[in-house]
Amino acid sequence: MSWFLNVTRYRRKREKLVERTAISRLPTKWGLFQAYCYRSKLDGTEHIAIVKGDIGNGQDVLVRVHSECLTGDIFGSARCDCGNQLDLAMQLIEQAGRGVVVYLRGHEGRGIGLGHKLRAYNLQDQGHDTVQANIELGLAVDAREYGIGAQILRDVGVQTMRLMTNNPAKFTGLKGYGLAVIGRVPVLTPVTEENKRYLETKRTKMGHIYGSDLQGPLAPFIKPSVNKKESSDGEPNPE
Ligand SMILES: Nc1nc2c(ncn2[C@@H]2O[C@H](COP(=O)(O)OP(=O)(O)OP(=O)(O)O)[C@@H](O)[C@H]2O)c(=O)[nH]1
Ligand SMILES: [Zn+2]
Repeated sequence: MSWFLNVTRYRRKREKLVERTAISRLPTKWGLFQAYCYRSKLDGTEHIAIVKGDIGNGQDVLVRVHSECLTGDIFGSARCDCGNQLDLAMQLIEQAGRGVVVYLRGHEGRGIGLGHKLRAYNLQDQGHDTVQANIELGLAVDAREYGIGAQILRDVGVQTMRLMTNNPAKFTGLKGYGLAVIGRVPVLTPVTEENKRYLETKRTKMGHIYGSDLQGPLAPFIKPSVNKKESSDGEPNPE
């Protein structure tokens, strides 16, 4: 790892690298939230935290740390599950009456950026999976880091959280910033012809968890009874 990356990692752990620049009321289609804007002192990127309710003592907060996916979150791309996951997170937090979504910009394409992600899509259309495509392009499979996200969570008052994710790497990424992950809430959204290979690759090659009772690839997903509404029902499912 280069000297620069080592120094950056050191600073992320020890210095406050985000500044809160604005807060506003944000009525949404799910309900009323507060929007907190943060600016990274490392590179000037603006991130947003969407906060529901009173975070209070910061214990046991429902949290989603969402990686930017312009194609999925904004344009409804069916190649991935990002847009549906963001919707589900907002819906679950609204139902809980308390929680935070941190939306990390600069995470586009798992950190490789939009142009590279679209190039990777072309390779996927030629038969590569999402991991092979990044490697073929000479890029990291996953270049994201979560220190900025962790600092934002601390700033809005979170101390312990139930993290909405299927990706265990996020647990590790958020450690060491005075935060504790005390449970995981799965974020399962519908499987379609367009996204099933992508989801399967995340499970088999990237260690993402899609339920504990897998009988075969994506088995819990393809049951007709599992849809976005049902997967959000009931109590969160900490592990
Ligand atoms: N390089 C690359 N990035 C992708 C692709 N599809 C989606 N992404 C990006 O992947 C990021 C989301 O990461 P995922 O691995 O899908 O999920 P995750 O955030 O790690 O895990 P969850 O918390 O369970 O959603 C977003 O930044 C997307 O832009 C792809 O085919 N190639
Ligand atoms: Zn996506």
